[in-house]
Amino acid sequence: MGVGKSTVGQLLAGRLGVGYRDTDDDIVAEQGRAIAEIFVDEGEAAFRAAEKRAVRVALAEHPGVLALGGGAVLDADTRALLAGRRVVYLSMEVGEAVRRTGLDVARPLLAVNPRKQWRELMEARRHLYEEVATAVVPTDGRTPEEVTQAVLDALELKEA
Ligand SMILES: Nc1ncnc2c1ncn2[C@@H]1O[C@H](COP(=O)(O)OP(=O)(O)OP(=O)(O)O)[C@@H](O)[C@H]1O
Ligand SMILES: O=C(O)C1=C[C@@H](O)[C@@H](O)[C@H](O)C1
Ligand SMILES: [Mg+2]
Repeated sequence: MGVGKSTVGQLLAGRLGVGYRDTDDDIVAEQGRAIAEIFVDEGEAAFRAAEKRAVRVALAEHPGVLALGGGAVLDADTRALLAGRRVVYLSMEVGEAVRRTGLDVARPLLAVNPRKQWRELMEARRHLYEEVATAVVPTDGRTPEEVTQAVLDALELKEA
């Protein structure tokens, strides 16, 4: 959350001459509500079901750069769908995470005690991010442009 998927994803898509899409945005557009509202109104399980569908659809129809929500990898079927694709795990340390996300209420899972919540989420998820990733790119101390270049290098992709 807040690692720079949208920022770097759009820069990367620009460098590659392809489109950028984000499954969080797809869910918001489909439901006509903010993610935090979906969590409050229907609970996390309902959000995860919508997210699972959104990822499946986007992977099937979008050929460019796709950003997944931070918790999408919790679903085993979603992880299976990522197999054989180029998947980048953008990583960061907790201090950077708190700086980047601040007290942004748009991230319901970090709404209370963000530093502790972030550590706990990462302890539960880091192995899943590493499992699906074909490249791990640290983002601490790097500008979005530097991260984008590191992704291109890690994936050995040529610009358009
Ligand atoms: N490499 C970077 N260095 C410093 N700040 C960054 C970097 N990348 C992104 N940011 C900033 O961090 C914040 C979060 O970035 P962004 O929205 O791209 O992350 P995200 O992973 O898409 O977040 P979300 O999980 O909410 O979708 C923004 O304010 C952005 O400008
Ligand atoms: O890490 C998570 O569980 C989340 C990350 C965001 O991208 C959103 O999908 C939502 O806020 C949940
Ligand atoms: Mg984003």
